[in-house]
Amino acid sequence: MSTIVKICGLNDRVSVETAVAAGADYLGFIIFPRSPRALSPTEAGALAAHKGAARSVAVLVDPDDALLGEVLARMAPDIIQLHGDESPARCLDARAYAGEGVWKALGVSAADDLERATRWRGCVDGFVFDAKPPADASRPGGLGVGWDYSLLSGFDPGAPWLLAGGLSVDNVADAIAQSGARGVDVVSGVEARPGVKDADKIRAFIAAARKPRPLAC
Ligand SMILES: O=C(O)c1ccccc1NCC(=O)[C@H](O)[C@H](O)COP(=O)(O)O
Repeated sequence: MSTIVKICGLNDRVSVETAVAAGADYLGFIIFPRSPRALSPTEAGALAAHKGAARSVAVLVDPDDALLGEVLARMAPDIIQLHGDESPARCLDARAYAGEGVWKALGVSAADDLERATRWRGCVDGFVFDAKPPADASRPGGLGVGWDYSLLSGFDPGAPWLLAGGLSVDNVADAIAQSGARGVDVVSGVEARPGVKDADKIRAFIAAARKPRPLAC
């Protein structure tokens, strides 16, 4: 089965069209002012209109109801990805604002962090397991930091999940092999510099994530 790929932090039309043409399954749009890829709900909606067969993901950090309502009105995302400190109950609330569901992003640096994920079981439609950001980070994601992906091997959080954090064309195949991920999510690894996507890197990343791997004995 083909690896599911989310290209995230898209903020210009050429990059959206490149990701769609290369076969990305999900396109992520960051609606968080402190990100170098930040968009307004209106800007995200204008880009998401070019999603083709892909699905749009609004990435939000502890949004209030007013912002969720604005995102629904201006963008109508297929998926809402919550990347802050949202509780399971808050994730359930957010489902009313997404066409297909809500994903919870969780930072992982040790096995305990994965056990925490069971709190969200039944309240979300998917997970994004990402690097745990340092306490003084200006944003909770899109930092290009890798982690011990093998912590995920054999782990079942009770919903589909994506692997994220420090992925690039150079390590995505190994990261999939170590973690058993069926899907991957990338921001920094497909950029020329923070906030500027690189079309060649987008294409190469998707190809590398989907390159056939030999069967394990
Ligand atoms: O990318 C950002 O700037 C960002 C800001 C605030 C919340 C989330 C953000 N990114 C979300 C993602 O899903 C990224 O794909 C994930 O953190 C991995 O990023 P990277 O290590 O740079 O590939």
